[in-house]
Amino acid sequence: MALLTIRNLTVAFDTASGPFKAVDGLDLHVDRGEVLAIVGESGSGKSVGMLAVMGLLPATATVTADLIDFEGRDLRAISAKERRRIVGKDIAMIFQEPMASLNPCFTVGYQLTETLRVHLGLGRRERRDRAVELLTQVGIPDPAARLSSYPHQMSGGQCQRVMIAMGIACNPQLLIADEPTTALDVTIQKQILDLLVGLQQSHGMGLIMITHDMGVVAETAHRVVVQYKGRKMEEANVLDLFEHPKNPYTRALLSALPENATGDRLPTVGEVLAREAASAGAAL
Ligand SMILES: Nc1ncnc2c1ncn2[C@@H]1O[C@H](COP(=O)(O)OP(=O)(O)OP(=O)(O)O)[C@@H](O)[C@H]1O
Repeated sequence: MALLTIRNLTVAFDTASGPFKAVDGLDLHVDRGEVLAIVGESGSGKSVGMLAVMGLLPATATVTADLIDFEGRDLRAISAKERRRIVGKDIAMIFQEPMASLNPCFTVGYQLTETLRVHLGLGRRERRDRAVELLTQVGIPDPAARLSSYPHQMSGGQCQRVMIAMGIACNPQLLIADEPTTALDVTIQKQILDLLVGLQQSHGMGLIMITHDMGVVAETAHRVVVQYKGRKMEEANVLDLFEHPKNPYTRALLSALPENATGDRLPTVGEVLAREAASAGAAL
């Protein structure tokens, strides 16, 4: 059985100009030990879909679904209190901007040990030991000393490592990483991706990697869902997707990769889609 199964998920926001559907009838599943990439350009509803699963959307969002099943429990049917027990513990999420996701007013150690206190009820000594162990696992040098650092005293890459440590603190079954490397320097991006995939393998977690970057998909994913304007355009294992993309939008995303550039400028996804539509029209 899949770890997470979503059927017909729709998220609509109340806006001044009327309801806006950010996610429209999304189906997906992820298994234990699997890396699923959700790829699509900015605004395609990747984050909103996963925030709906986590129950973290504002009150202006209306979420409907036929099923949101996590390990045999339908998240739609459980109380807010039960959901809070699952979210942050069994399902954890890490975000794009580590500096903005960490609280600047508290030390790294406090933020890590709070997660352990709230979700696992560990005592003071155990929390500290576990926090040092977690910082070691994510490759922070001198972890015991780092517990008393504030986020602004660390680099962006180190803050993202701390966020990852917080994400895996309670040994989640499923980790959702929302553009985890977008805000980082290119040289650090690869290290963070390797760290995430290494932890996913050693913990046997399911990992959902949200990204707009086909390079990240190629580096990390087993299976891929391509999303556009809130809808799933295509779903395939990663090799099939790169070798035989079926949907024009997927082909457009792949054409925008640097290695597929034909001129001195990369085509935009919109330009590739327009070219495809024109040549389809010419063939009729
Ligand atoms: N609270 C909100 N109220 C109204 N619209 C929202 C809200 N949150 C997100 N949206 C809209 O929903 C759409 C999907 O946003 P989402 O953040 O899921 O996109 P995304 O594919 O993850 O892209 P990005 O990587 O840029 O975040 C966007 O058009 C966004 O403006």
